[in-house]
Amino acid sequence: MSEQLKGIAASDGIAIAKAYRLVEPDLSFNKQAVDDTENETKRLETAISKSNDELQIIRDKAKEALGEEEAQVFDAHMMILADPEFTGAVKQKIVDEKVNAEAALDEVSSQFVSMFEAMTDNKYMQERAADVRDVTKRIMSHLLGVELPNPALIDKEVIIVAKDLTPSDTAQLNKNFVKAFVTDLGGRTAHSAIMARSLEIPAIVGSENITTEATEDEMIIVDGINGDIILDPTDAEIAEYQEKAKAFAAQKAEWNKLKNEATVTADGKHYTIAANIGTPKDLTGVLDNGAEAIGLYRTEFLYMDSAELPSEDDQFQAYKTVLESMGDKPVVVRTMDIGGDKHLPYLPLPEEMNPFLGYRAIRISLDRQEIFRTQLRALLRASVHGKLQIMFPMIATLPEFRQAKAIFEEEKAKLVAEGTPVSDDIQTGIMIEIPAAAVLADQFAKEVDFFSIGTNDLIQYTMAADRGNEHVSYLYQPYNPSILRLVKNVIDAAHKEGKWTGMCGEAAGDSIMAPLLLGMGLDEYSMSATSVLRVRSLMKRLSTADMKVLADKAMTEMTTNDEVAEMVKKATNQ
Ligand SMILES: C=C(OP(=O)(O)O)C(=O)O
Ligand SMILES: [Mg+2]
Repeated sequence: MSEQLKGIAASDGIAIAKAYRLVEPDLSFNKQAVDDTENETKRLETAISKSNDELQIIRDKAKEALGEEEAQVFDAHMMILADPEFTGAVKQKIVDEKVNAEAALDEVSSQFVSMFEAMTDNKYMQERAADVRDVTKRIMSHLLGVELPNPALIDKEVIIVAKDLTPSDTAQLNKNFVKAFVTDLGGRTAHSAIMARSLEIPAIVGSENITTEATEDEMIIVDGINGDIILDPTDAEIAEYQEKAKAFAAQKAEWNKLKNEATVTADGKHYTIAANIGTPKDLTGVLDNGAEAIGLYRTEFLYMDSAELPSEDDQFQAYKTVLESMGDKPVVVRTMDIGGDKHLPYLPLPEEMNPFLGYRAIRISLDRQEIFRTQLRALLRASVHGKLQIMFPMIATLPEFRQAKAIFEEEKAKLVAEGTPVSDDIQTGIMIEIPAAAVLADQFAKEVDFFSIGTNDLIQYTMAADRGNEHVSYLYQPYNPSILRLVKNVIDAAHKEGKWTGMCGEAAGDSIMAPLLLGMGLDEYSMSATSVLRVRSLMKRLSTADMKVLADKAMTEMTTNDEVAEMVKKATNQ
Protein backbone atom coordinates (compact mmCIF):
# COMPACT_ATOMS: atom_id res chain seq x y z
CA MET A 1 0.00 0.00 0.00
CA SER A 2 1.37 3.35 -0.92
CA GLU A 3 1.45 6.24 1.54
CA GLN A 4 0.39 9.81 0.70
CA LEU A 5 1.90 12.94 2.23
CA LYS A 6 1.23 16.58 1.57
CA GLY A 7 3.65 19.51 1.60
CA ILE A 8 3.99 23.00 0.19
CA ALA A 9 4.43 22.95 -3.59
CA ALA A 10 7.66 24.89 -4.08
CA SER A 11 8.85 24.13 -7.60
CA ASP A 12 6.79 22.82 -10.53
CA GLY A 13 7.23 19.46 -12.16
CA ILE A 14 6.81 15.77 -11.49
CA ALA A 15 9.53 13.30 -10.55
CA ILE A 16 9.52 9.57 -9.88
CA ALA A 17 12.72 8.10 -8.40
CA LYS A 18 14.24 6.46 -5.34
CA ALA A 19 14.76 8.34 -2.08
CA TYR A 20 18.19 9.54 -1.04
CA ARG A 21 18.15 10.53 2.60
CA LEU A 22 20.30 13.58 3.17
CA VAL A 23 19.87 13.22 6.89
CA GLU A 24 22.63 13.43 9.43
CA PRO A 25 23.12 10.11 11.27
CA ASP A 26 23.42 9.84 15.03
CA LEU A 27 27.06 10.49 15.91
CA SER A 28 26.68 10.40 19.68
CA PHE A 29 29.14 8.32 21.74
CA ASN A 30 30.14 7.58 25.33
CA LYS A 31 33.40 8.75 26.77
CA GLN A 32 35.29 5.66 27.97
CA ALA A 33 38.53 4.91 29.73
CA VAL A 34 40.84 2.60 27.71
CA ASP A 35 43.87 0.56 28.78
CA ASP A 36 45.08 -0.41 25.32
CA THR A 37 45.92 3.04 24.01
CA GLU A 38 47.90 1.53 21.16
CA ASN A 39 44.84 -0.22 19.81
CA GLU A 40 42.80 2.97 20.28
CA THR A 41 45.38 4.97 18.32
CA LYS A 42 45.15 2.37 15.55
CA ARG A 43 41.36 2.74 15.46
CA LEU A 44 41.86 6.47 15.00
CA GLU A 45 44.45 6.00 12.25
CA THR A 46 42.15 3.62 10.36
CA ALA A 47 39.27 6.11 10.62
CA ILE A 48 41.52 8.92 9.37
CA SER A 49 42.75 6.87 6.46
CA LYS A 50 39.20 5.81 5.49
CA SER A 51 38.11 9.47 5.70
CA ASN A 52 40.96 10.45 3.43
CA ASP A 53 40.07 7.80 0.81
CA GLU A 54 36.46 8.88 0.94
CA LEU A 55 37.31 12.58 0.55
CA GLN A 56 39.52 11.81 -2.44
CA ILE A 57 36.60 10.10 -4.21
CA ILE A 58 34.18 12.89 -3.26
CA ARG A 59 36.62 15.50 -4.51
CA ASP A 60 36.98 13.78 -7.90
CA LYS A 61 33.22 13.41 -8.26
CA ALA A 62 32.56 17.00 -7.20
CA LYS A 63 35.06 18.26 -9.75
CA GLU A 64 33.45 16.19 -12.49
CA ALA A 65 29.90 17.26 -11.66
CA LEU A 66 30.26 20.78 -10.30
CA GLY A 67 33.69 22.08 -11.31
CA GLU A 68 37.08 22.70 -9.76
CA GLU A 69 35.99 25.60 -7.55
CA GLU A 70 33.27 23.60 -5.76
CA ALA A 71 35.69 20.67 -5.38
CA GLN A 72 38.30 22.75 -3.60
CA VAL A 73 36.43 22.76 -0.30
CA PHE A 74 37.37 19.07 0.02
CA ASP A 75 41.07 19.93 -0.35
CA ALA A 76 40.75 22.00 2.79
CA HIS A 77 39.26 18.97 4.55
CA MET A 78 42.09 16.69 3.42
CA MET A 79 44.62 19.24 4.62
CA ILE A 80 43.18 19.04 8.12
CA LEU A 81 43.38 15.23 8.02
CA ALA A 82 47.03 15.54 7.06
CA ASP A 83 47.78 18.19 9.68
CA PRO A 84 49.92 16.61 12.46
CA GLU A 85 48.95 19.43 14.84
CA PHE A 86 45.34 18.30 14.71
CA THR A 87 45.62 14.52 14.44
CA GLY A 88 48.73 14.50 16.66
CA ALA A 89 46.82 16.28 19.40
CA VAL A 90 44.06 13.64 19.26
CA LYS A 91 46.60 10.80 19.49
CA GLN A 92 48.37 12.52 22.36
CA LYS A 93 45.11 12.83 24.25
CA ILE A 94 44.35 9.12 23.83
CA VAL A 95 47.74 8.25 25.29
CA ASP A 96 47.91 10.91 28.00
CA GLU A 97 44.36 10.66 29.24
CA LYS A 98 43.67 7.00 28.37
CA VAL A 99 40.33 7.84 26.71
CA ASN A 100 38.63 6.36 23.67
CA ALA A 101 39.33 7.89 20.26
CA GLU A 102 35.81 9.34 19.97
CA ALA A 103 36.21 11.37 23.17
CA ALA A 104 39.74 12.51 22.30
CA LEU A 105 38.63 13.57 18.81
CA ASP A 106 35.61 15.43 20.10
CA GLU A 107 37.60 17.37 22.70
CA VAL A 108 40.48 18.32 20.41
CA SER A 109 38.07 19.29 17.66
CA SER A 110 36.12 21.57 20.02
CA GLN A 111 39.37 23.27 21.05
CA PHE A 112 40.34 23.89 17.42
CA VAL A 113 36.88 25.18 16.53
CA SER A 114 36.87 27.64 19.45
CA MET A 115 40.38 28.77 18.61
CA PHE A 116 39.51 29.45 14.95
CA GLU A 117 36.21 31.11 15.80
CA ALA A 118 37.99 33.50 18.14
CA MET A 119 40.16 34.85 15.30
CA THR A 120 37.74 37.63 14.49
CA ASP A 121 40.39 39.68 12.68
CA ASN A 122 41.33 36.81 10.35
CA LYS A 123 38.38 35.80 8.25
CA TYR A 124 40.27 33.02 6.51
CA MET A 125 41.15 31.27 9.76
CA GLN A 126 37.63 31.77 11.10
CA GLU A 127 36.28 29.90 8.16
CA ARG A 128 38.49 26.90 9.03
CA ALA A 129 36.20 26.26 12.02
CA ALA A 130 33.50 24.94 9.69
CA ASP A 131 36.06 22.70 7.96
CA VAL A 132 37.23 21.24 11.28
CA ARG A 133 33.61 20.47 12.19
CA ASP A 134 33.03 18.71 8.87
CA VAL A 135 36.20 16.65 9.07
CA THR A 136 35.48 15.69 12.67
CA LYS A 137 32.08 14.38 11.63
CA ARG A 138 33.65 12.28 8.91
CA ILE A 139 36.29 10.71 11.18
CA MET A 140 33.65 10.16 13.86
CA SER A 141 31.38 8.35 11.40
CA HIS A 142 34.18 5.89 10.65
CA LEU A 143 34.98 5.41 14.32
CA LEU A 144 31.32 4.65 15.01
CA GLY A 145 30.81 2.63 11.83
CA VAL A 146 27.88 4.73 10.56
CA GLU A 147 27.60 6.19 7.09
CA LEU A 148 27.45 9.93 6.37
CA PRO A 149 25.33 11.02 3.43
CA ASN A 150 27.59 12.18 0.63
CA PRO A 151 25.50 14.11 -1.91
CA ALA A 152 28.54 14.65 -4.11
CA LEU A 153 28.73 10.86 -4.65
CA ILE A 154 25.21 10.53 -6.04
CA ASP A 155 25.52 8.85 -9.41
CA LYS A 156 22.00 7.67 -10.09
CA GLU A 157 18.64 9.41 -10.33
CA VAL A 158 17.31 10.21 -6.85
CA ILE A 159 14.87 12.33 -4.91
CA ILE A 160 16.57 14.05 -2.00
CA VAL A 161 14.79 13.76 1.32
CA ALA A 162 16.03 16.17 3.98
CA LYS A 163 15.00 17.98 7.11
CA ASP A 164 15.90 21.29 5.49
CA LEU A 165 18.26 22.47 2.77
CA THR A 166 20.33 25.61 3.06
CA PRO A 167 20.80 27.76 -0.04
CA SER A 168 24.37 26.42 -0.33
CA ASP A 169 23.18 22.78 -0.06
CA THR A 170 20.78 23.53 -2.89
CA ALA A 171 23.47 25.15 -5.02
CA GLN A 172 25.47 21.92 -4.83
CA LEU A 173 22.70 19.68 -6.15
CA ASN A 174 23.58 18.04 -9.43
CA LYS A 175 20.56 18.44 -11.68
CA ASN A 176 21.53 15.41 -13.76
CA PHE A 177 20.86 13.08 -10.85
CA VAL A 178 18.72 14.99 -8.38
CA LYS A 179 15.25 14.76 -9.87
CA ALA A 180 13.46 16.49 -6.98
CA PHE A 181 13.71 17.27 -3.31
CA VAL A 182 11.32 17.09 -0.38
CA THR A 183 11.99 18.64 3.02
CA ASP A 184 10.36 18.57 6.45
CA LEU A 185 10.79 22.32 6.96
CA GLY A 186 10.59 25.46 4.86
CA GLY A 187 8.17 27.66 2.96
CA ARG A 188 7.62 28.56 -0.69
CA THR A 189 9.69 31.72 -0.49
CA ALA A 190 12.65 30.29 1.44
CA HIS A 191 15.75 30.65 -0.67
CA SER A 192 16.23 26.93 -1.28
CA ALA A 193 12.73 26.87 -2.82
CA ILE A 194 13.50 29.89 -4.99
CA MET A 195 16.70 28.21 -6.16
CA ALA A 196 14.86 24.97 -6.95
CA ARG A 197 12.66 26.95 -9.31
CA SER A 198 15.59 28.46 -11.14
CA LEU A 199 17.30 25.05 -11.34
CA GLU A 200 13.98 23.60 -12.59
CA ILE A 201 14.07 20.85 -9.98
CA PRO A 202 10.59 19.91 -8.71
CA ALA A 203 10.43 20.53 -4.97
CA ILE A 204 8.08 20.20 -2.02
CA VAL A 205 8.94 21.86 1.28
CA GLY A 206 7.30 21.91 4.71
CA SER A 207 6.09 18.28 4.48
CA GLU A 208 6.73 18.07 8.25
CA ASN A 209 7.61 14.37 8.36
CA ILE A 210 9.19 13.16 5.11
CA THR A 211 12.41 12.27 6.94
CA THR A 212 10.60 9.98 9.35
CA GLU A 213 8.38 8.43 6.67
CA ALA A 214 10.69 7.85 3.70
CA THR A 215 13.30 5.11 3.87
CA GLU A 216 16.52 5.02 1.84
CA ASP A 217 15.98 3.76 -1.73
CA GLU A 218 12.20 3.74 -1.36
CA MET A 219 10.38 4.73 -4.54
CA ILE A 220 8.76 8.20 -4.32
CA ILE A 221 6.53 10.30 -6.55
CA VAL A 222 6.88 14.07 -6.13
CA ASP A 223 4.21 16.30 -7.63
CA GLY A 224 5.73 19.77 -7.24
CA ILE A 225 2.69 21.35 -8.91
CA ASN A 226 0.23 20.32 -6.20
CA GLY A 227 2.50 19.45 -3.27
CA ASP A 228 1.59 15.73 -3.29
CA ILE A 229 4.09 13.05 -2.28
CA ILE A 230 3.46 9.34 -2.71
CA LEU A 231 5.75 6.84 -0.98
CA ASP A 232 6.06 3.31 -2.32
CA PRO A 233 3.56 3.96 -5.14
CA THR A 234 1.59 1.22 -6.88
CA ASP A 235 2.15 0.52 -10.59
CA ALA A 236 -1.13 2.28 -11.34
CA GLU A 237 0.01 5.40 -9.47
CA ILE A 238 3.33 5.43 -11.29
CA ALA A 239 1.50 5.18 -14.63
CA GLU A 240 -0.87 7.99 -13.62
CA TYR A 241 1.98 10.33 -12.71
CA GLN A 242 3.95 9.45 -15.82
CA GLU A 243 0.92 10.72 -17.74
CA LYS A 244 0.82 13.89 -15.63
CA ALA A 245 4.52 14.45 -16.28
CA LYS A 246 3.85 14.13 -20.02
CA ALA A 247 0.99 16.63 -19.84
CA PHE A 248 3.21 19.06 -17.93
CA ALA A 249 5.94 18.74 -20.57
CA ALA A 250 3.36 19.37 -23.32
CA GLN A 251 2.10 22.46 -21.50
CA LYS A 252 5.63 23.78 -21.25
CA ALA A 253 6.20 23.20 -24.97
CA GLU A 254 3.07 25.24 -25.66
CA TRP A 255 4.28 28.13 -23.48
CA ASN A 256 7.65 27.93 -25.15
CA LYS A 257 6.13 29.22 -28.36
CA LEU A 258 5.83 32.63 -26.68
CA LYS A 259 9.54 32.85 -26.04
CA ASN A 260 10.27 35.61 -28.53
CA GLU A 261 7.00 37.49 -28.14
CA ALA A 262 6.41 40.70 -26.22
CA THR A 263 4.08 40.59 -23.21
CA VAL A 264 0.89 42.21 -24.43
CA THR A 265 -2.52 41.91 -22.77
CA ALA A 266 -5.79 41.19 -24.58
CA ASP A 267 -6.48 44.95 -24.63
CA GLY A 268 -3.10 45.75 -26.14
CA LYS A 269 -1.12 46.99 -23.11
CA HIS A 270 2.56 46.13 -22.93
CA TYR A 271 4.23 45.03 -19.68
CA THR A 272 7.74 43.89 -18.88
CA ILE A 273 8.28 40.37 -17.62
CA ALA A 274 11.70 40.12 -16.07
CA ALA A 275 13.59 37.32 -14.37
CA ASN A 276 15.31 36.97 -11.01
CA ILE A 277 18.83 35.56 -10.94
CA GLY A 278 21.29 34.55 -8.25
CA THR A 279 24.45 34.07 -10.31
CA PRO A 280 25.63 34.61 -13.89
CA LYS A 281 25.02 30.85 -14.35
CA ASP A 282 21.28 31.59 -14.28
CA LEU A 283 21.54 33.68 -17.46
CA THR A 284 20.89 30.65 -19.67
CA GLY A 285 17.48 30.25 -18.03
CA VAL A 286 16.74 33.96 -18.51
CA LEU A 287 17.54 33.87 -22.22
CA ASP A 288 15.91 30.46 -22.82
CA ASN A 289 12.68 31.69 -21.28
CA GLY A 290 12.54 34.98 -23.14
CA ALA A 291 12.64 37.33 -20.14
CA GLU A 292 12.62 41.01 -21.13
CA ALA A 293 14.92 42.19 -18.33
CA ILE A 294 16.52 41.12 -15.09
CA GLY A 295 14.38 42.56 -12.32
CA LEU A 296 16.49 41.21 -9.46
CA TYR A 297 20.07 40.01 -9.37
CA ARG A 298 20.58 38.69 -5.83
CA THR A 299 24.28 39.49 -5.54
CA GLU A 300 24.63 37.87 -2.13
CA PHE A 301 25.07 34.52 -3.90
CA LEU A 302 28.32 35.85 -5.30
CA TYR A 303 29.46 36.34 -1.73
CA MET A 304 28.09 32.97 -0.65
CA ASP A 305 29.84 31.13 -3.48
CA SER A 306 33.19 32.54 -2.46
CA ALA A 307 35.61 31.46 0.28
CA GLU A 308 36.24 35.07 1.25
CA LEU A 309 34.81 38.49 0.46
CA PRO A 310 34.84 38.66 -3.36
CA SER A 311 37.32 41.23 -4.65
CA GLU A 312 36.27 44.29 -6.62
CA ASP A 313 37.63 42.68 -9.78
CA ASP A 314 35.82 39.37 -9.25
CA GLN A 315 32.60 41.26 -8.73
CA PHE A 316 33.23 43.48 -11.73
CA GLN A 317 33.64 40.39 -13.95
CA ALA A 318 30.36 38.87 -12.74
CA TYR A 319 28.39 42.12 -13.19
CA LYS A 320 29.94 42.75 -16.59
CA THR A 321 29.01 39.23 -17.76
CA VAL A 322 25.41 39.74 -16.73
CA LEU A 323 25.13 43.24 -18.23
CA GLU A 324 26.73 42.22 -21.51
CA SER A 325 24.55 39.13 -21.88
CA MET A 326 21.43 41.24 -21.48
CA GLY A 327 22.55 43.88 -24.02
CA ASP A 328 20.24 46.87 -23.93
CA LYS A 329 17.76 45.18 -21.61
CA PRO A 330 17.69 46.57 -18.05
CA VAL A 331 19.41 44.70 -15.23
CA VAL A 332 18.42 45.56 -11.67
CA VAL A 333 21.30 44.60 -9.41
CA ARG A 334 20.51 44.46 -5.73
CA THR A 335 23.35 45.17 -3.34
CA MET A 336 24.29 42.40 -0.93
CA ASP A 337 21.41 41.04 1.15
CA ILE A 338 23.17 38.86 3.69
CA GLY A 339 21.48 37.90 6.94
CA GLY A 340 18.14 36.19 7.60
CA ASP A 341 18.63 32.71 6.06
CA LYS A 342 21.72 33.71 4.04
CA HIS A 343 25.06 33.42 5.79
CA LEU A 344 28.70 33.93 4.92
CA PRO A 345 31.08 31.56 6.70
CA TYR A 346 33.77 34.24 6.63
CA LEU A 347 31.55 37.04 7.92
CA PRO A 348 30.29 35.82 11.26
CA LEU A 349 27.17 37.68 12.32
CA PRO A 350 26.04 38.09 15.91
CA GLU A 351 23.78 35.35 17.31
CA GLU A 352 20.30 36.83 17.07
CA MET A 353 16.90 35.89 18.45
CA ASN A 354 15.23 37.01 15.22
CA PRO A 355 17.71 37.01 12.31
CA PHE A 356 15.04 38.17 9.83
CA LEU A 357 14.49 41.23 12.02
CA GLY A 358 18.15 41.73 12.71
CA TYR A 359 21.44 42.74 11.25
CA ARG A 360 20.99 42.16 7.52
CA ALA A 361 21.13 43.65 4.04
CA ILE A 362 21.51 47.46 3.88
CA ARG A 363 21.96 47.52 7.67
CA ILE A 364 25.21 45.58 7.25
CA SER A 365 26.22 47.57 4.17
CA LEU A 366 25.86 50.92 5.91
CA ASP A 367 27.72 49.61 8.96
CA ARG A 368 30.51 47.75 7.14
CA GLN A 369 31.03 50.39 4.51
CA GLU A 370 34.27 48.94 3.13
CA ILE A 371 32.25 45.93 1.88
CA PHE A 372 29.53 48.18 0.43
CA ARG A 373 31.94 50.59 -1.26
CA THR A 374 33.81 47.72 -2.94
CA GLN A 375 30.54 46.41 -4.34
CA LEU A 376 29.44 49.85 -5.57
CA ARG A 377 32.78 50.46 -7.27
CA ALA A 378 32.56 47.10 -9.05
CA LEU A 379 29.02 47.95 -10.16
CA LEU A 380 29.95 51.43 -11.33
CA ARG A 381 32.86 50.10 -13.36
CA ALA A 382 30.58 47.49 -14.94
CA SER A 383 27.87 50.06 -15.68
CA VAL A 384 29.31 50.95 -19.11
CA HIS A 385 28.67 47.38 -20.30
CA GLY A 386 24.89 47.46 -20.28
CA LYS A 387 21.82 49.04 -18.75
CA LEU A 388 22.48 48.92 -15.02
CA GLN A 389 19.97 49.84 -12.33
CA ILE A 390 20.97 49.58 -8.67
CA MET A 391 18.63 48.63 -5.87
CA PHE A 392 19.11 48.70 -2.09
CA PRO A 393 17.50 45.91 -0.02
CA MET A 394 15.59 46.18 3.28
CA ILE A 395 15.24 49.94 3.30
CA ALA A 396 13.07 50.99 6.27
CA THR A 397 13.66 54.74 6.39
CA LEU A 398 14.47 57.58 4.03
CA PRO A 399 17.75 58.43 5.79
CA GLU A 400 18.95 54.88 5.02
CA PHE A 401 18.25 55.42 1.34
CA ARG A 402 19.86 58.86 1.40
CA GLN A 403 22.99 57.50 3.06
CA ALA A 404 23.26 54.59 0.61
CA LYS A 405 22.75 56.96 -2.33
CA ALA A 406 25.34 59.41 -0.94
CA ILE A 407 27.93 56.62 -0.66
CA PHE A 408 27.09 55.59 -4.24
CA GLU A 409 27.61 59.19 -5.42
CA GLU A 410 30.91 59.44 -3.52
CA GLU A 411 32.29 56.28 -5.11
CA LYS A 412 31.06 57.43 -8.50
CA ALA A 413 32.82 60.80 -8.11
CA LYS A 414 36.04 59.06 -7.05
CA LEU A 415 36.01 56.81 -10.11
CA VAL A 416 35.29 59.72 -12.42
CA ALA A 417 38.18 61.66 -10.85
CA GLU A 418 40.44 58.65 -11.46
CA GLY A 419 39.39 58.70 -15.11
CA THR A 420 37.47 55.41 -14.95
CA PRO A 421 34.50 55.45 -17.31
CA VAL A 422 31.12 55.03 -15.61
CA SER A 423 27.61 55.38 -16.99
CA ASP A 424 25.83 58.58 -16.02
CA ASP A 425 22.45 56.98 -16.50
CA ILE A 426 22.20 54.56 -13.57
CA GLN A 427 18.83 54.53 -11.87
CA THR A 428 18.86 53.93 -8.11
CA GLY A 429 15.86 52.40 -6.43
CA ILE A 430 14.81 50.46 -3.37
CA MET A 431 13.17 47.21 -2.46
CA ILE A 432 9.83 47.75 -0.78
CA GLU A 433 9.78 44.84 1.61
CA ILE A 434 9.30 46.53 4.97
CA PRO A 435 5.76 47.77 5.73
CA ALA A 436 7.10 51.13 7.01
CA ALA A 437 8.50 51.90 3.55
CA ALA A 438 5.31 50.72 1.82
CA VAL A 439 3.24 53.06 3.96
CA LEU A 440 5.53 56.04 3.31
CA ALA A 441 5.94 55.21 -0.39
CA ASP A 442 4.73 58.71 -1.35
CA GLN A 443 7.71 60.25 0.45
CA PHE A 444 10.21 57.74 -0.93
CA ALA A 445 8.83 58.20 -4.45
CA LYS A 446 10.07 61.79 -4.53
CA GLU A 447 13.68 60.63 -4.11
CA VAL A 448 14.10 57.19 -5.68
CA ASP A 449 14.04 56.32 -9.38
CA PHE A 450 11.99 53.15 -8.92
CA PHE A 451 10.52 50.67 -6.47
CA SER A 452 10.65 46.91 -6.58
CA ILE A 453 8.20 45.26 -4.23
CA GLY A 454 9.67 42.31 -2.38
CA THR A 455 6.59 40.41 -1.34
CA ASN A 456 8.57 37.51 0.10
CA ASP A 457 9.59 39.71 3.00
CA LEU A 458 6.74 42.24 2.83
CA ILE A 459 4.21 39.46 3.50
CA GLN A 460 6.17 37.96 6.37
CA TYR A 461 6.62 41.34 8.04
CA THR A 462 3.02 42.45 7.49
CA MET A 463 1.46 39.19 8.66
CA ALA A 464 4.15 38.55 11.32
CA ALA A 465 4.58 35.06 9.84
CA ASP A 466 8.06 33.68 9.14
CA ARG A 467 8.36 32.96 5.41
CA GLY A 468 10.25 29.72 6.09
CA ASN A 469 8.16 28.29 8.90
CA GLU A 470 5.68 25.62 7.79
CA HIS A 471 3.74 25.93 11.07
CA VAL A 472 2.60 29.44 10.22
CA SER A 473 2.46 29.03 6.45
CA TYR A 474 -1.34 29.38 6.60
CA LEU A 475 -0.72 33.04 7.50
CA TYR A 476 1.56 33.59 4.57
CA GLN A 477 -1.19 35.20 2.48
CA PRO A 478 -0.18 37.04 -0.71
CA TYR A 479 -3.78 37.92 -1.60
CA ASN A 480 -4.80 39.14 1.81
CA PRO A 481 -6.47 42.52 1.14
CA SER A 482 -4.01 44.13 3.58
CA ILE A 483 -1.13 43.12 1.33
CA LEU A 484 -3.02 44.17 -1.80
CA ARG A 485 -3.70 47.62 -0.37
CA LEU A 486 -0.05 48.10 0.57
CA VAL A 487 1.03 47.06 -2.92
CA LYS A 488 -1.48 49.40 -4.53
CA ASN A 489 -0.31 52.25 -2.31
CA VAL A 490 3.25 51.76 -3.53
CA ILE A 491 2.30 51.59 -7.22
CA ASP A 492 0.11 54.71 -7.01
CA ALA A 493 2.76 56.66 -5.06
CA ALA A 494 5.39 55.87 -7.70
CA HIS A 495 3.10 56.79 -10.59
CA LYS A 496 2.22 60.11 -8.99
CA GLU A 497 5.89 61.06 -9.15
CA GLY A 498 6.36 59.63 -12.66
CA LYS A 499 8.39 56.66 -11.37
CA TRP A 500 8.00 52.97 -12.17
CA THR A 501 7.27 50.05 -9.86
CA GLY A 502 8.24 46.43 -10.28
CA MET A 503 7.73 43.40 -8.12
CA CYS A 504 10.51 40.87 -7.62
CA GLY A 505 8.97 38.81 -4.83
CA GLU A 506 7.64 35.40 -5.80
CA ALA A 507 4.09 36.78 -5.92
CA ALA A 508 4.89 38.51 -9.24
CA GLY A 509 4.92 35.11 -10.95
CA ASP A 510 1.86 33.79 -9.16
CA SER A 511 -1.12 33.04 -11.40
CA ILE A 512 -3.65 34.51 -8.96
CA MET A 513 -1.58 37.57 -8.06
CA ALA A 514 -0.49 38.56 -11.58
CA PRO A 515 -4.04 39.41 -12.77
CA LEU A 516 -4.54 41.59 -9.67
CA LEU A 517 -1.20 43.32 -10.24
CA LEU A 518 -2.20 44.02 -13.84
CA GLY A 519 -5.35 45.64 -12.50
CA MET A 520 -3.32 47.78 -10.11
CA GLY A 521 -1.03 48.99 -12.89
CA LEU A 522 2.23 47.33 -11.84
CA ASP A 523 4.84 48.10 -14.51
CA GLU A 524 7.37 45.28 -14.24
CA TYR A 525 6.96 41.65 -13.11
CA SER A 526 10.14 39.86 -12.09
CA MET A 527 10.08 36.16 -11.30
CA SER A 528 11.92 32.84 -11.48
CA ALA A 529 12.89 32.49 -15.14
CA THR A 530 10.87 29.28 -15.34
CA SER A 531 7.65 31.21 -14.61
CA VAL A 532 8.08 33.84 -17.35
CA LEU A 533 6.33 32.02 -20.18
CA ARG A 534 3.45 30.80 -18.02
CA VAL A 535 2.72 34.37 -16.90
CA ARG A 536 3.14 35.77 -20.41
CA SER A 537 0.62 33.23 -21.67
CA LEU A 538 -1.79 34.17 -18.87
CA MET A 539 -1.47 37.93 -19.47
CA LYS A 540 -2.14 37.55 -23.18
CA ARG A 541 -5.69 36.51 -22.43
CA LEU A 542 -6.44 39.13 -19.74
CA SER A 543 -7.78 42.63 -20.21
CA THR A 544 -6.25 45.34 -18.01
CA ALA A 545 -9.60 47.13 -17.73
CA ASP A 546 -11.34 43.97 -16.44
CA MET A 547 -8.49 43.28 -14.04
CA LYS A 548 -8.79 46.80 -12.62
CA VAL A 549 -12.39 46.10 -11.65
CA LEU A 550 -11.30 42.78 -10.15
CA ALA A 551 -8.44 44.32 -8.16
CA ASP A 552 -10.67 47.13 -6.81
CA LYS A 553 -13.22 44.55 -5.72
CA ALA A 554 -10.52 42.45 -4.05
CA MET A 555 -9.28 45.43 -2.05
CA THR A 556 -12.64 46.85 -1.01
CA GLU A 557 -15.18 44.03 -0.87
CA MET A 558 -13.13 40.99 0.09
CA THR A 559 -11.96 40.26 3.62
CA THR A 560 -9.77 37.18 3.27
CA ASN A 561 -7.00 35.71 1.19
CA ASP A 562 -9.17 32.75 0.16
CA GLU A 563 -12.10 34.89 -0.95
CA VAL A 564 -9.79 36.84 -3.24
CA ALA A 565 -8.21 33.67 -4.63
CA GLU A 566 -11.64 32.16 -5.38
CA MET A 567 -12.83 35.32 -7.12
CA VAL A 568 -9.72 35.64 -9.30
CA LYS A 569 -9.74 31.96 -10.25
CA LYS A 570 -13.33 32.20 -11.38
CA ALA A 571 -12.93 35.49 -13.23
CA THR A 572 -9.82 34.33 -15.09
CA ASN A 573 -10.86 30.71 -15.76
CA GLN A 574 -8.08 29.07 -13.80
C1 LIG B 1 12.66 39.49 -3.52
C2 LIG B 1 12.81 39.52 -2.22
O1 LIG B 1 14.02 39.38 -1.63
P1 LIG B 1 14.56 38.02 -1.00
O2 LIG B 1 13.63 36.91 -1.41
O3 LIG B 1 15.93 37.80 -1.53
O4 LIG B 1 14.51 38.30 0.45
C3 LIG B 1 11.64 39.67 -1.33
O5 LIG B 1 11.80 39.82 -0.12
O6 LIG B 1 10.53 39.58 -1.88
MG1 LIG C 1 13.73 40.26 0.71
